[in-house]
Amino acid sequence: MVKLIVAISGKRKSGKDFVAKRLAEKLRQVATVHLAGVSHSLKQEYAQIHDLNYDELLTDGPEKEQHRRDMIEWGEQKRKQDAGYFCRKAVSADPNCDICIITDCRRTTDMEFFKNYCKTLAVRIDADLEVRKSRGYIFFYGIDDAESECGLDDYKHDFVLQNNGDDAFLEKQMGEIFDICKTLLSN
Ligand SMILES: Nc1ncnc2c1ncn2[C@@H]1O[C@H](COP(=O)(O)OP(=O)(O)O)[C@@H](O)[C@H]1O
Ligand SMILES: C[C@@](O)(CCOP(=O)(O)OP(=O)(O)O)CC(=O)O
Repeated sequence: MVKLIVAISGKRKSGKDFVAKRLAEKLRQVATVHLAGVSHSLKQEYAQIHDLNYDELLTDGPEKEQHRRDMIEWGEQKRKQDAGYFCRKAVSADPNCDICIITDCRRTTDMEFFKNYCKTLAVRIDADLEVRKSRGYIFFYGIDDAESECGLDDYKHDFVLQNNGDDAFLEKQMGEIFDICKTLLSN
């Protein structure tokens, strides 16, 4: 049974995947860690239905952006029937790990699901607009002003991490999260 979930949210190109991978490496010193995404099973099912390459949808390549709008819409339909559908699949992928890091929470229902499932640390990744732009971010109407990107803007996360490219500061903040996780695991 998963003992702790680290539920990460953040805007496009804030560095959610980058931070999640680094955090996983760090936490693997003290626990078994599984990296999962709410969008993984969504992309998998969507790819199957539309005969697309799932691995390609997982990358930062053009295919994800070409299909984003439609994937969001398809996902919304699924969530209307069952708000926890994709979250459940994400935590079930490796049910025996100590820590499950979820790389892409977007909606309050995602956070509610994880907080109800087990001990959860909600982490927000923040990066300045200019920094996100330098990483390839471009604003799209209907995506960047919609729930998929804004649903957790006002959510009270347990930890807010600044990811503007200062590596020493990033490591310091990772160290703080690492300590919090260790404490949560031992309680
Ligand atoms: N602290 C950082 N230092 C260097 N590169 C970073 C950092 N954070 C993010 N990046 C890079 O920025 C890009 C977007 O990061 P990513 O984690 O994919 O963002 P998101 O998952 O939030 O859309 C990737 O190419 C990633 O390697
Ligand atoms: C349809 C999505 O699940 C696609 C998410 O894909 P990623 O999590 O890879 O996206 P970014 O990190 O923002 O680039 C969004 C949703 O609203 O469910």
